[in-house]
Amino acid sequence: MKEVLIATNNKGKAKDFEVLFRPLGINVLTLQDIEESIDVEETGTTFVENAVLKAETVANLLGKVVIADDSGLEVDVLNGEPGVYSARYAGEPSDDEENIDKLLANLVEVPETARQARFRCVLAIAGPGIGTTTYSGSCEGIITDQRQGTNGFGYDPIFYVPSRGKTMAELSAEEKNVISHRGAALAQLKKQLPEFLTRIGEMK
Ligand SMILES: O=P(O)(O)OP(=O)(O)OP(=O)(O)OC[C@H]1O[C@@H](n2cnc3c(O)ncnc32)[C@H](O)[C@@H]1O
Ligand SMILES: [Mg+2]
Repeated sequence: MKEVLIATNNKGKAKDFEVLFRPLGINVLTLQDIEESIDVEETGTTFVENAVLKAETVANLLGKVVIADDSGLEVDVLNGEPGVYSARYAGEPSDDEENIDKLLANLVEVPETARQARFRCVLAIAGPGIGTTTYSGSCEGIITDQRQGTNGFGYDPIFYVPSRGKTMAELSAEEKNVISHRGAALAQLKKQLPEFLTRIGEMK
């Protein structure tokens, strides 16, 4: 079976990728599955910069093709915050529950009509002989005033998707991937996948 290494330490993302790659017959590994302990410092100020940084650092360290994901939530009334700082919004180490509490507190006076937001995802694929390419996707939604649902990760319980009448955390992993920022970015990457698959196949 083919395998692809996703340069992430986030288990929630890993699950999204497993569901996305399963139909292609590709097994997903993450940084948690390898012997080396790798944690790339995210010094970029954009999703593209951080995705490229993570992909190229890990590809260079391991000498193989990897895919990295940098993603986050932009809330319009907060001028796009937390954005690239979504994972560490309430400080480090990252804590999903504290991040949600901080966001809800910052939006406490904001009416439903002004709570528009979007998830963004940039995927970077990098490795020997293929250079680096990025793909992006987004997903529009509204920030709720309380948690609903237990699926997914991160801000999913407070991200309401109008077209589904549910929060991301009330959707199954399969349903989420059809509409998500990550699914949209991966759909772009998949168009070039035949080219990469030969390389990914060499990873075993
Ligand atoms: O850098 P890696 O190791 O991949 O893991 P991370 O969690 O630090 O990932 P990012 O730096 O890309 O930060 C993204 C944060 O944005 C949020 N996020 C991204 N995608 C999400 C999704 O599909 N659902 C909910 N929250 C999401 C979540 O809080 C993530 O921690
Ligand atoms: Mg990170």
